This record gives sequence, C-alpha cells and structure tokens, in this order.
Amino acid sequence: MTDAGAGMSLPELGWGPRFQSQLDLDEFETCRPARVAEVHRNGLDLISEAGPERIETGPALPSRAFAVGDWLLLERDSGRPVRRLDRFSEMKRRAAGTGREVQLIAANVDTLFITSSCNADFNPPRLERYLALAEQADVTPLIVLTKADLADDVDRYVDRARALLPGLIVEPVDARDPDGLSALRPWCGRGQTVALVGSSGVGKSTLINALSGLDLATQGIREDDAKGRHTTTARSLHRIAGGGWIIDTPGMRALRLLDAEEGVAAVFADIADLAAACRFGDCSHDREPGCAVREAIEDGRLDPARLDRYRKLQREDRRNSESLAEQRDRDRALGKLYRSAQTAARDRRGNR
Ligand SMILES: Nc1nc2c(ncn2[C@@H]2O[C@H](COP(=O)(O)OP(=O)(O)OP(=O)(O)O)[C@@H](O)[C@H]2O)c(=O)[nH]1
Ligand SMILES: [Zn+2]
Repeated sequence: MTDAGAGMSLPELGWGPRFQSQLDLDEFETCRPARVAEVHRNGLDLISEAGPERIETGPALPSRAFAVGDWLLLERDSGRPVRRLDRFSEMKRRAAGTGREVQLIAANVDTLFITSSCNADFNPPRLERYLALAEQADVTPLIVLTKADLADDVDRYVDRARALLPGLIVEPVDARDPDGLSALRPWCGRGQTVALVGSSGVGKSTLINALSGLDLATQGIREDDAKGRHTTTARSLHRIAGGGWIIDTPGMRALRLLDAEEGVAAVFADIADLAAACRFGDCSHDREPGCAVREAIEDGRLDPARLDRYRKLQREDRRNSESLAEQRDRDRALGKLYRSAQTAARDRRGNR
C-alpha cells in the first residue's frame, strides 16, 4: 500500500478546476474522484478524500492504461471505476531492453526534478534528454545538483547546467540535509506534484526521504535486479512534508525518448533558430552552401558538440517513434544492403 495518508481534501491531492471541469452533471452526482498512487498488474492503489484504497482492474479499464498521478472517477455507491480523466501532463518512454512497448511513467506532474550529482555523473547529453522529456510532457523542468557538499567547484556545474536552456532553474543541494532544501520547497507546495529522474546513485531516494520525512529504504521497495544491483522498483506517489506529492520514477537509467520531436526541438531551439536562416530549407548543416548553423560554429557562437547531441537525440526519437512494422522494414532493407555488399566484395575478390 501507499504511504499516503487518509482524510485529505481534494485540493491537497492535486485536484483542481482542470479536472473538475471534465465532469458532467450526472458524474457530479454519482461519482467521486481518486488519484492513482501505485499501479499493479491487476489493480490500482488509490488515494481519495476517503483515504487509501485498492481497486481491481480488468479488461474494460486495464492497469496499463493508468500511470501514477492519474485521476480516476469511481461510482460513489459501488466504488466501481468509471473513467480516467484527461491528463494535463504525461511522461512516457519506450520500455527498456528490447521491448517496443510504450511505458507511461507518470501523469499530471507539475514539475520534474532532474537530478544529477556534482561529479562524474554530470552529463549534459543526459540532462538534455531529460529536458526534452519534460518539454514534451508539458512539465516544468528543474535541475537539482546533488552532492554539492562534496564538490569544490559547484558554481561551474551550476553554470554548465544553466547553459543548457534559457531560464532553466538549477539548484545545488546536499540531498541528505532536509533544512538545506528550502530552494525546492516552492515547487512542493500543497497539491503540487513533482516527479524525479536521474541515474542510479545520484541521491533520488535520499532527496525523497529528506523532502517527505520518510525512509524509503525501510519501505521494502528496493530489490535486487538481475545484475545484483540494488534498484528501486516501485513507482509511487509519496507525500511531501508541507503539502505536495513526489513520484519516484525508478529505472530511468535507460530512458529512451518517444514522440519527443517537439521536446527535442524546444531544448535545442537555438539551433532551430539558426537553421531558419540556412539557404536550403532541408539543410543538413553538413556541407551545404549558405548554412547558418555551420557559420555559427565557425564563429564560435555554437558549440559543435551541441549540434552533435541535437542530431543524436533527433535520431533516437525518430527511431523509437517508428512503428514496429517500419522498424522491421528498415532492418530488412539493411540486411539486404549488407548481403549485397558481401556479394559485391566476394565478386571483387573473385575477379582479382
Ligand atoms: N554527501 C552527499 N551524499 C549524498 C547526497 N545525495 C545522496 N548521497 C549519498 O549517495 C548515495 C546514493 O544515494 P541514493 O539516494 O540511494 O541514490 P538513488 O538516486 O536513489 O539511487 P537508485 O535508487 O539506485 O536510483 C547514498 O549513500 C547517499 O547518502 C548529497 O547531496 N551529498
Ligand atoms: Zn544549415
């Protein structure tokens, strides 16, 4: 069950006009809303004004249609689930491993805390990927730089992070110190929902513990994965001391972008602006004459590494967003190309 408490008002749970306005008159009278705190294979853990409860899911409303943070209408009398309400934000990704499945990460999130440590974990391409995810999901991103207490050049990390996106908020913290997290509190107020992403070991659990006053390590949500590493496996909604909610999103190490074309474009808006001035509309910024992007690189206005990262994310997004059939076609075409290259090489050897 979730650690969420009982007897909370709807606004405390994150309810507001954007959900209320989705109800018709009949639903007003016969239904009550509940928020999804945890998704299980055959059921959902919910929190509502009535406190925590567990419902069964079935073929009509399967578990996979829900994400942590979703709002659901239940029939007041029977407790039966009626429908899921539209989300104002939605984080999703392509499932890790070889799976092609789309995985919902979280819904109705206001702010994404993108965590990175002030050490070798600090990785601009990874941060840009998370930023693209936030942009795409309509969630406000904020960079939380953990282990600031261990670094002696914190400002350099802060500057590098700020340079990733105009206006980006970057907060260096010691995640172990609840009193030092005041800069994060405004994002964690009553009814606000925060999600957390970042590599293993950067301090996500520590941060959640410090913000919520919980001890996740004792909550039994850690288990060994196949490689014997400790990983946090459950995705759930935790109450933050002072009002808000925080969603832990484990397993985000293998984040793969999906349908994030706009998010990627938003994170690299400077390059898109430059590209608008290229002579050719379909300029690949490679060797074309009149290329404004290359010009900016030559002038030192644009970091060439940033262009590379932009291209890489674009490719990744396109590849992940392809349908299964498209991928099969492309793999087949590649196989054919490979075989014909092999044949040509064999022919050449034969002719010698
Ligand atoms: N000095 C210092 N140590 C920290 C800080 N944040 C986390 N740590 C330590 O770093 C280690 C890893 O922190 P976790 O909170 O378990 O990291 P995590 O991101 O939850 O890791 P996963 O569950 O594997 O994803 C722990 O020993 C923490 O005490 C910080 O800001 N300063
Ligand atoms: Zn160009």
